[in-house]
Amino acid sequence: MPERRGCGGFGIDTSNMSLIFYLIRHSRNTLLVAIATSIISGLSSAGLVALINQALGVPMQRLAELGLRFLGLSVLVLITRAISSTLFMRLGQSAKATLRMDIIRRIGDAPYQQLEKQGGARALSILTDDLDTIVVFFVSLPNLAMQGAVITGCLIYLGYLSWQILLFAVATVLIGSLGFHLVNSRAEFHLRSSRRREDELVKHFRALFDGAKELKLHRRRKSAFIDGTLATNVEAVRVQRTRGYVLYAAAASWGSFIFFAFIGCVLFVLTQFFPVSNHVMSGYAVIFLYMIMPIEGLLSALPTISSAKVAIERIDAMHAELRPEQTLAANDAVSFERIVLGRVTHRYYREKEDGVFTLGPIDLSFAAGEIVFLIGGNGSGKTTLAKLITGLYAPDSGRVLLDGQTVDERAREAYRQHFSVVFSDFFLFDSLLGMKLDGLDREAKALLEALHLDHKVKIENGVFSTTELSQGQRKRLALLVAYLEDRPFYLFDEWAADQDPLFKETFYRSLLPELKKKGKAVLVISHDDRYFYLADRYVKLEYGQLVEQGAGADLSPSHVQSSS
Ligand SMILES: Nc1ncnc2c1ncn2[C@@H]1O[C@H](COP(=O)(O)OP(=O)(O)OP(=O)(O)O)[C@@H](O)[C@H]1O
Repeated sequence: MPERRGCGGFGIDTSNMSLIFYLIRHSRNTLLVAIATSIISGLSSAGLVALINQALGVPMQRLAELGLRFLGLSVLVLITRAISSTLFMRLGQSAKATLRMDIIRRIGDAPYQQLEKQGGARALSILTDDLDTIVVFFVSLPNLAMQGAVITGCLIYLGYLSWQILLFAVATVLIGSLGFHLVNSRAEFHLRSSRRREDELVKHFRALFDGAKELKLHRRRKSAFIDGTLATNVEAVRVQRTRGYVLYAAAASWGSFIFFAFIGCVLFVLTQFFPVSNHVMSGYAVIFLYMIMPIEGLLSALPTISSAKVAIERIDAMHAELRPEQTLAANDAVSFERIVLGRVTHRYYREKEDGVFTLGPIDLSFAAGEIVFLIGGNGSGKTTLAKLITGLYAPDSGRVLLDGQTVDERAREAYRQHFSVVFSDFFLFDSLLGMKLDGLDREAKALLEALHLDHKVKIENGVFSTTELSQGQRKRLALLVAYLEDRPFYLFDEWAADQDPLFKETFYRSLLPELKKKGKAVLVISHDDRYFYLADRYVKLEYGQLVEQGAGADLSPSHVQSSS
C-alpha cells in the first residue's frame, strides 16, 4: 500500500480539529496532573485562610494541633505549586514546538500555488509572535488555575459561613461578567486588527533589507518608505494595541470595582439584615482580604488570555487555508518516455487590475533525449508554463499525462520528482540536502572545477563553504545542484542570462548536448536568439498562447555567423 501523505504533523489529521484541542489531547496526562496540582495548591491556600480564621477563635490548647495542620498545608502548597509550575512551563514549550513543527509541515505539504498566493509574512508572524503568545499563556496557566482555585475555595468557605452571602456573591459575579464581556469583545476586535497589521509590517520589514540598496540610493524613496509606509503601519499598530489594552484596563477596573462593591455591601449593608457573630464577621474580613490578590491577578491576566485566544484563532485559520495536497509518497523518478500537456490552462486573477492573465489552452509534448527551447517576449507566460509542466501548478483545465497516465493530485508529488529545475528566481540552499553522501563530494568537486567555481567554493560532506557569490556564480552553483540531482527532465529558466559569453557558449554547446546524450529531456527558456537554432525543437508563446513551433534548425543562425 502506498503511504498516504498530506496529513497534519505527528501523523494525526488535525484538519478538522481546533489546534488547541489537538494540543490538549496530545499532552492530556501532563495537563491533567498540572491542573490537578494547581487546584490542590489553590484550595490548600484557601484552607490556610480558614485555619488562620479558626486560630483567631480557638482556645490556646488547640493552637498546637492547628499549627501542625497549618504546617502540613503549607508544605502541600509548596510542593504542588512547584510541580504545577514546572509542568506548565514544559507544556508551554512543548506546545510551541509541536505547533511550530505542525505549521512547518503544513507549509511543506501545501500546494505551491497557495504558498505563492499567501506569501510568507503571515506565516512568519505566526511562527514567532503568535506561538510566543501561546507559551506566555501556558506559563501563566498555573497561576490562573491556582488563583481560580483560591477564589473557589474562599467562596466555599464563605458559603459555609453564610449561604445568603454566597448567593449574593454568585449574583455579583454574573453582573460583573456581563459588563466585562461587553468590554472584552471590543478589546479582542482591536487585538485581531493589530495582529493583521503586524503581518503587513513583517512584509515591510523584509523590504527594508531586500530593498536596502534601492533605499540607500534614493533619499526620498527611503523617507517615503520609512516615514510614510512603515511609520503609518507602526502607528496603526500602536493605536490599536493601546485601544485594546486600555479596554482591558477598563475591564480590570470594573472587576475591581464590583469586588469592592460586593465587600462593601456585605460588610456594611447585608450584615444589618443578617446579623452575624464577631467570629463570622472576622471570617468575612480575612476571606475578602485573601481574595483581593487572586482577583487582581485574574483581572490583570485578561490580555494574556485574549491574546492567546486570538493567536489560536490565527493558527486555526492558517491551518484551514493551507489544505495539504492529497498526494502519495514519492520516490526518485528514474526515467520517462513522454510528457504530454493536453489543452492545459492557468489563470492568474489580478485583484488590483481587475483582470486575468490566461495561459493556454496549450497542447505540447516532451520526449526523453530532446532539447526544446521555450521562447517569447516578457510576460508571455513562459515561467507560468514551466510551473505547469513541472507540476508546481495544477492545470485549471486540461490535463498532464506522464507516459499516458493522467497526473492527478495524488500522483503530482511523484510526477514532480522527474524534474531538475533552475528557475530565474532560484533559491540556493547552502548544502546538498536530501542527496546520498557516498561519492557526492568527489562528483561535486569535479563539477565545481568544470564550472570554474573550485577557487571560490569548497564542498565538504555535501556542505558548500560559501554561497556568497556573484549572481552568475550562484547560478552556476544552482546548475551544479541540478546536475547532481540527475533527474530525467531538466528545465532552465533564463539560466544563461547572467553568464559571460564564454559560459554561455559552454552552456548551449556543451552542457545541453551532454544532457541530451544522457537521454535527458531538456527545456530551455531563453532570450538568446543566437543559440535558438541549436534546439531540436522550439515553441513560442505570446500573450499566453502558443503561437509558433518548429525545428530549431528553422531559426536562422545568420546572426551568429555575422557576429562571429
Ligand atoms: N504569481 C502571479 N500572480 C499573478 N500574476 C502573475 C503571477 N506570476 C506571473 N503573473 C503574470 O502572468 C504573466 C506571465 O508571467 P510569466 O512570468 O509567466 O512570464 P514570462 O514569459 O516568464 O516573462 P519573462 O520573460 O519576463 O520572465 C505576466 O503578465 C505576469 O504579470
